[in-house]
Amino acid sequence: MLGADSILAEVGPAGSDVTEVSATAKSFDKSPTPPPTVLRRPAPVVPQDLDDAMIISRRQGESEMISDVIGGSRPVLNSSELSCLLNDTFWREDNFNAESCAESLISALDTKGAKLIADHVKQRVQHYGICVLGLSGGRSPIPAYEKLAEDKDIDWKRVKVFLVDERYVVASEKDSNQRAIIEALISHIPIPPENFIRPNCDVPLNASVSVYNSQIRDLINNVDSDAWVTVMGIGPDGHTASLFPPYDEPEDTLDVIHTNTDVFAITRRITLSLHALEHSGQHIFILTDAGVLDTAYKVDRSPAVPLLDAPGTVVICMEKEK
Ligand SMILES: O=C(O)[C@H](O)[C@@H](O)[C@H](O)[C@H](O)COP(=O)(O)O
Repeated sequence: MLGADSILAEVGPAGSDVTEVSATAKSFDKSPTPPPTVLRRPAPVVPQDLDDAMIISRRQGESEMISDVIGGSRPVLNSSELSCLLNDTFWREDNFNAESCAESLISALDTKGAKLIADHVKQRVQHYGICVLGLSGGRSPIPAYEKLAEDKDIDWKRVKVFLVDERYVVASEKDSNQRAIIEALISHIPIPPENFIRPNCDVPLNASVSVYNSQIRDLINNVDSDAWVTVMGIGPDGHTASLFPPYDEPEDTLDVIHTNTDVFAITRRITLSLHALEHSGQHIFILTDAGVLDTAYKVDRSPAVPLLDAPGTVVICMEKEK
């Protein structure tokens, strides 16, 4: 059994925030472009409030309790992530509370995600007077958006928020990405309505794609890449945004396109194309299922890979460094 000291040595100082995950953030001075960043797996998550409970135990009973708790609150977590958690999760054998332990771990990830987004947005606003912030849907980033809404230091008048992709359902449906993002973030922040740019799914699909394409084109034409920050996710099949592998982008593709999937419930999607996503100078991936990283690199032509490999990309998820 490892002692608390050796565990701390392995994971960093007590009280540290979730360990910074990967790539170097792009600098804002105009120094030469840094070399392509090698994606590194994030180091273990060590929630601050568990620092005093770092006695390790790996009894099967506790594993199942954590699995139940995490599985209940965040169903995307899989067994690979769970085993990472168990390897890096510490508790007092006589006073173990699986629920608060799991919640702290998850909360640390969400806080880290929110802080990263907030820091990048503030930097852009400060340096460029504007930030274009792309937000993905899906489940993983939503709690980070909720925490982002609590940050009172962001000048939202200077931020243009757009949707990376949308499921083609009316905005009142539970599967709507814009509904989730409005509920988690937009309805809680002082952002002018015209600064929230998203597809209108109440009109025919082609019309929706066409209008959204013009809006995104307008942003691309008018706002420098360096002022863009885009939050991404990766699906269990290695897709990102609503670009599904194997993905080849035709050269003449527009900035916003319509895609189809037969893997997921909502089949019709509206999404930024890869080249439009590549316009963003900064990508932040928020993943609760670390296994999707492996999937993205293994599947044939995952559109996530060029963005993961882009200079400055940051990935946060609960996975130990290998
Ligand atoms: O509309 C969507 O579903 C997304 O924008 C999509 O690209 C998402 O980011 C991934 O599927 C990951 O989803 P989870 O966060 O739910 O794992």
